Amino acid sequence: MAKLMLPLISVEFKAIACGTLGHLCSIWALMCAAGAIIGFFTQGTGLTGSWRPLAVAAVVMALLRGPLAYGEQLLNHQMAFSTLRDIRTAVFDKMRALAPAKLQERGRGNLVTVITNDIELLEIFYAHTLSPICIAIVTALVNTIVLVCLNPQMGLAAFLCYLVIGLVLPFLSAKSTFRVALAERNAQGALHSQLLESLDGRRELVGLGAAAHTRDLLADSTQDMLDARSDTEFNSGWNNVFTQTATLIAFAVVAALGWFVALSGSVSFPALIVAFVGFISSFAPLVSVARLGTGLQPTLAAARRVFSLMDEQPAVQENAEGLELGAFTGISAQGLTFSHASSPNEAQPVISGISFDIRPGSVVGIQGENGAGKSTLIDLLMRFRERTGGNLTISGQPIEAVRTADLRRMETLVSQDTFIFTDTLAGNIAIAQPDASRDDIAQAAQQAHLTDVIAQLPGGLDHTLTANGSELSEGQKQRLAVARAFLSQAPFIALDEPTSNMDALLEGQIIEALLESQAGKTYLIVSHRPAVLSQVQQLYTLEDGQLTPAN
Ligand SMILES: Nc1ncnc2c1ncn2[C@@H]1O[C@H](COP(=O)(O)OP(=O)(O)OP(=O)(O)O)[C@@H](O)[C@H]1O
Repeated sequence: MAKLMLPLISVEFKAIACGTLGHLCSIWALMCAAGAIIGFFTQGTGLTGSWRPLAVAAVVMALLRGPLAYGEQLLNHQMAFSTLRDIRTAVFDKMRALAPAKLQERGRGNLVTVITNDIELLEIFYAHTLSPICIAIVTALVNTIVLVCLNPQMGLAAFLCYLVIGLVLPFLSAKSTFRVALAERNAQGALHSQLLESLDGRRELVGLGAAAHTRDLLADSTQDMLDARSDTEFNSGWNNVFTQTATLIAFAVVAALGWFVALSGSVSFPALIVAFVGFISSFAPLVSVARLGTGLQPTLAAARRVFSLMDEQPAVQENAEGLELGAFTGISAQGLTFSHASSPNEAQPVISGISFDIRPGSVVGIQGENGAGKSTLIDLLMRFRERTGGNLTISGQPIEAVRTADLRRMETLVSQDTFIFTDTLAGNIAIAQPDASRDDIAQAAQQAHLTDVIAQLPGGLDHTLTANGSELSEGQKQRLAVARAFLSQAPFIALDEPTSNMDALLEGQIIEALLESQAGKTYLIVSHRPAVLSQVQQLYTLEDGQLTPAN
């Protein structure tokens, strides 16, 4: 965490300087004021000959305290917000690299918690941790020196008080608070995941009569989260009690010691009062540090979750500097093997040493039972997953050696589940071709038989779709996905069950239109539907990890 502050270390130094001077000004202002009051009432018999210079110094330092505190806050927040901006960008980049394979494992609600609440909590570390600690150390040291000059025993006693309240207490409370804070962050992530899942699956839950049970489960998760939060608050409350009590005991010990020292005659009473005022007022920065013992723990727990996402290894390493791809000259696999690392049955790969060639301009079909590995094979060809064995080349180059951006330009996927973004119908079609002309978009929509959908939506192509296209039927969503494929300029298009939600007539028309507009493109179509598979030039069956020609 601290490493991320390095680029702004000069800003942090300025914040620490402002904060330290500000607190010293406030302590010294009070000491000068105490000296001035004593001087005024004793008329020169005491600490000082004249009270006026002390009063002036007290006013000047009190006035300086304001701008210095403002400067400290300004600089600390400048550093915190710049660092949080960089962390957010880094987290989004990481999520892009982890998508889609690794992100599925983490749960959407958990990720939402990481990129919203967890990152937000890091602000406490960057804005309210390092500088209060430095300020507390410097002010404590300066005060110790002042007290040692006055009387070594009092200086030593004050130093021990500073150590106990600023170091020992936060250290003792930190471990248990971190544990409960992490439990709270995890409970919150789990609750968000459950909430999003129950919203996404509301139709199934209501349809299956499981809504009441899900509500109970959500209530349990909410209770778990509230219990975890109350543990954190309980810890934080007790920490405050200990800190306040220890502070009062420290005041009493140093006051009693000072009294005995003054009685012994080695220190005058006015000097003792001024020193004691300085000692009491020096506790403000120290108490902030003592509170960090509990206050910082939720931040550290959030940081653990943010950085565990940052440390996650993507299923595939993006290749930014790899080989450039020229024309598409086909895809070739020899002994291609894949097994899921998380699968209990690693010895039985999903794809087991298969070999095939996809020639440019061909239409290849793959059939196979549920769970045979068809979508997994497409993931390997798209490089969403890394194969565990064999060779896979695109245009004669090993797929992992190719620049990822080039690969994405060359390959388009129409996946089994169509995601509809909050955008117009036209914008949703043009997702893979943002600079497509209006005519091209309208033509792609017509080829995908979306004419009736355009007529039905109030704004036609300009109608804004929301909530993952909730106003479209599953078949209409699939037609939109096929329109994206029509518009795509990529020479290789993989279609994973593109017509599974369409009626037979529409399915036939769409496959016909796809093949008619092929124009040299290469199609890999995964399907269970005989009407679709009868149209392909080369048909393979995927079974028990093996790919065999079926025609
Ligand atoms: N993340 C994962 N971890 C472990 N196993 C997985 C994972 N994802 C998929 N599998 C397993 O891999 C196998 C192949 O899944 P895949 O989705 O490729 O099948 P499919 O042929 O496309 O099925 P369908 O026709 O139902 O779409 C299945 O047995 C599935 O349970």
